[in-house]
Amino acid sequence: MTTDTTTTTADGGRAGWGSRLARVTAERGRLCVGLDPHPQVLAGWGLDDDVASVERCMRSTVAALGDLVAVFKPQSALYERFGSAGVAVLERLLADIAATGALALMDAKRGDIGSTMAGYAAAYLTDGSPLAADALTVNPYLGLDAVAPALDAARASGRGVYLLARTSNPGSGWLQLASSDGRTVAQLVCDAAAEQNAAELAAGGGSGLGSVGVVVGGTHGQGDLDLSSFNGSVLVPGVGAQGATLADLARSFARADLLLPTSSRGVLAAGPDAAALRRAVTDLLSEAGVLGGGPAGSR
Ligand SMILES: O=C(O)c1cc(=O)[nH]c(=O)n1[C@@H]1O[C@H](COP(=O)(O)O)[C@@H](O)[C@H]1O
Repeated sequence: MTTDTTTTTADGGRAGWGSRLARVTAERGRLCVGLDPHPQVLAGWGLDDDVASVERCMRSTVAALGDLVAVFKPQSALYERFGSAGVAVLERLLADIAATGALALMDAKRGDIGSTMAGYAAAYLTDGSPLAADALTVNPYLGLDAVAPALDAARASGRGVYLLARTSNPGSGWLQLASSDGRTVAQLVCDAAAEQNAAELAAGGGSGLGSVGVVVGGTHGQGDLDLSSFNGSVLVPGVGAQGATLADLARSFARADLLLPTSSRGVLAAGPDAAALRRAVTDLLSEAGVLGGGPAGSR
């Protein structure tokens, strides 16, 4: 029997995030669906803004889409607003996602000094934690020493981290396009992620993508970012409700093969009808054919 190196390592451990992501996106297409239970989303489903409705809306979305979607991205804040009851929903949702074979990218945008970051890594990137996901969004603006515990925990357990580089909000350039040494802050983040990935891939003798991704908003596109030698996944929010289209991304990014586009409200607005949710996703997956890779074009 051969070992499937895309999901497990030779010693039976979990393969790295890059391999795991490559496998599921090759099977299902390169799309992430955000699980953001905003009050407006719940209202559109005819639901009240309470924790029982959050559970119903989000778990039925995963039930409807679990065999189609490569990655689900729950947005933590929208569960945390209901306190421990909301966090309990998030825990059950993570279990649902795992059961579908999709990957869970927790969008919590954590960032703190290293000793505290170790706590976040224990919460989100460690086997056995009730909130463990397959990857986590991380704010790198406290410095690389602060991010290190998350990177170490991710690499040790076949998980990923996504560093915020160029966020999709209109004002992100204030900090992220500031220059240092002739490179923008966003570029520094991408270059630091690339260095981490190069070291990881060299140590593992592997090719493909490393465990450290970056976030680049589709509302801005690639702009002046140089991703020509980037070796990680690029999460691209902003598709749908914030106005970006997959065709925009294909035009704007030279390395469309790295992109993991994500849409939350744009997909959820199709609910609660399961068939309509599936149509919204299959439409996006067909559009994702312009990015290449995966079975997207054939859907
Ligand atoms: O890290 C993210 O996911 C993220 C980064 C960013 O730059 N912009 C951004 O919109 N996001 C998240 O992506 C999701 C976008 O939601 P929609 O605009 O409804 O598709 C939200 O959960 C945001 O928090």
